[in-house]
Amino acid sequence: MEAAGKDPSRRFTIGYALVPKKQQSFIQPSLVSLARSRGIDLVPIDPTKSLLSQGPFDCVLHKLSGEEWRSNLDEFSAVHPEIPIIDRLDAIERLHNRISMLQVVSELDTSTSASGDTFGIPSQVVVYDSGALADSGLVGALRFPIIAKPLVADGTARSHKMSLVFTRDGLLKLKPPLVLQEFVNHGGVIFKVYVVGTHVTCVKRRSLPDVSKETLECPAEGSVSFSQISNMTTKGQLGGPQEELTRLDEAQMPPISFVTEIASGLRKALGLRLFNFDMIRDARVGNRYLIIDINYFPGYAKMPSYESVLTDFFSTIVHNEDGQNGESNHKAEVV
Ligand SMILES: O=P(O)(O)O[C@@H]1[C@@H](OP(=O)(O)O)[C@H](OP(=O)(O)O)[C@H](O)[C@H](OP(=O)(O)O)[C@H]1OP(=O)(O)O
Ligand SMILES: Nc1ncnc2c1ncn2[C@@H]1O[C@H](COP(=O)(O)OP(=O)(O)O)[C@@H](O)[C@H]1O
Ligand SMILES: [Mg+2]
Ligand SMILES: [Mg+2]
Repeated sequence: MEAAGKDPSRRFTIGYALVPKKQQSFIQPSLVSLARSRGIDLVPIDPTKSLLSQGPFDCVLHKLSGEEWRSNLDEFSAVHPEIPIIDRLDAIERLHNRISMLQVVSELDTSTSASGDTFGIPSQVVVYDSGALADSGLVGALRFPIIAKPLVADGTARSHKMSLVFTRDGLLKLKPPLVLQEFVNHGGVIFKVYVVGTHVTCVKRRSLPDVSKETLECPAEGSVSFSQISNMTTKGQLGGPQEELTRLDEAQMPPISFVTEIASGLRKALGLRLFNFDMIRDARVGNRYLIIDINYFPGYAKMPSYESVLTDFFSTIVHNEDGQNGESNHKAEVV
């Protein structure tokens, strides 16, 4: 890249490599035109062709994986080490496994925050084969209800298919490899924290309703399956009296300083600039929060003011202003 931001007439090109569905949801005309008005052109990359034969780019933005794509990125970086790639494939791939994804939380300073809030992850075990599901030693360390998640989180529909399990028998029909995680009652509200470089936005979304003592003692079924609950607008089979009681607008947000501290710690520990994480508040311990999911390059178009947040971020990148000590540029918002 050239000398940072000295020539106001200088235009920049950001190439994006996204699957068609993601391209459609993220590359909205409103984003393209705002970026363009700030001197940044967003142009599609053909991932099947060499990056070196396309461009020139001032930055490469992507949400793709696989060995061919890795070689393409490596070849490009070898020739153009000065061009930022958002983000490093190795760092992204850490989020494709639900164990390594949450291991990063233990690398953070989890001491109590100034607000008195604490955070961590739910108790969990990884299961690689069906035999282990009947092993009371392994599973016995967890309390029911249990949420079973595919170990792989690669963005496929299958990787979002979860089961809420109430009984030991309910475990037996599950298909490993998976992560068994304690389901923690949290009042049916999840906090989604979107990170874009140093920008942090926290929003509330509907989540699974709490499981009552009565349901747990006498469940209608050993387990129930669901998928992408926070994107559901209508009630599914998991909706019950508890869900009726969940008033999203009344749910109290976590303190923004607390959320920002976690976001900043995760950004540095993961080496990622575009991600979100899902956080719940433990209904038993009011100021205890649990991180349950981290997603690379999530659905930013659903984030308030996504066009300006992303354009500001692109601008800092192409003007080389996102230095590792970019904390001075820190912005946060709770909506
Ligand atoms: O499609 P959207 O807008 O619902 O975004 C999905 C995210 O929803 P969110 O922004 O957290 O509400 C979604 O987040 P969740 O896993 O649902 O928490 C994922 O990030 C998903 O990507 P992938 O399927 O895991 O690769 C995201 O899907 P892609 O947009 O990457 O296909
Ligand atoms: N340990 C848990 N306790 C309570 N609810 C959970 C837990 N883990 C996940 N959930 C609920 O299940 C949903 C899906 O789980 P998540 O790990 O976020 O998977 P996905 O990657 O498909 O979004 C969450 O948004 C939340 O509503
Ligand atoms: Mg999630
Ligand atoms: Mg996820």
